[in-house]
Amino acid sequence: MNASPHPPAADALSISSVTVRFQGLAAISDCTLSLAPREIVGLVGPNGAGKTTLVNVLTGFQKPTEGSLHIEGRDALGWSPAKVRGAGVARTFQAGRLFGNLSVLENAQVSAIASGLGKRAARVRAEAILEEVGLSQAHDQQAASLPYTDQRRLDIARALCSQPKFMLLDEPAAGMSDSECEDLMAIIRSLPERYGCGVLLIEHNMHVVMSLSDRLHVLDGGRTIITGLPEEVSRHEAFLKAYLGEEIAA
Ligand SMILES: Nc1ncnc2c1ncn2[C@@H]1O[C@H](COP(=O)(O)OP(=O)(O)OP(=O)(O)O)[C@@H](O)[C@H]1O
Repeated sequence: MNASPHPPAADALSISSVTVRFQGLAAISDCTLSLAPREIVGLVGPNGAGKTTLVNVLTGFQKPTEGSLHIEGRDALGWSPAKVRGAGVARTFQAGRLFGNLSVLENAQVSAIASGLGKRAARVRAEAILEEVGLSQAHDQQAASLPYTDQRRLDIARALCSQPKFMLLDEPAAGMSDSECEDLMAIIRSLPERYGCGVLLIEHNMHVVMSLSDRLHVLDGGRTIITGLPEEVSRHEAFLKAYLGEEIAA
């Protein structure tokens, strides 16, 4: 196992020298990444680059073949997804995992209760967050009947209801129109200041990720090829090469 040259930051979510192999093939190779509170890090790369696998490692869904995972300085390698969630790491999913038969309010409330709030406090929190993401008019609507983009908002609201320290958003803008993207970007931009959490943003829409991210982490073929400020990374030859042939939203 590779040793980390630096001790893990006491306030960050971090992985160090992580490799994940599936049947001998490396989906992630020797990857090191850290997410501090109140920062937005964009995780980008072409299809199959290993972004979801990396998020699975950060959330306890995938145990790495090699490397380490730390949450606020605590060794979290081998923790269950539930334990990682309990430590303040929330995620949204590409496909969304709502309780389709429950109402919008119930979906948000369940998440707040699961994070340890009592029923009444959970309702107060759920109502406040639904208002902030623009879903207060839809409280009583069945989650499954919401338009797709509202389901994505509800997914974010649910993650927020668990009072996370770190939010991992998996392609939140997928399938959204330009104006829906702008609304979503305002929500994501507010997360560090409003909720004090760090955000890892996986996103194919380059306008969204370039506009929102403090830093970018670029993966290709499971390896980190560049990290840095968005304006630096976007000029980097390796970044342009990784995206050659990819559809990049202007
Ligand atoms: N459970 C698994 N078993 C075997 N191979 C897997 C598994 N999960 C992912 N892979 C492989 O690992 C590589 C990285 O996949 P991953 O889904 O992490 O990429 P990604 O960057 O999230 O892609 P996309 O942008 O298309 O979602 C791919 O080659 C994929 O086929």
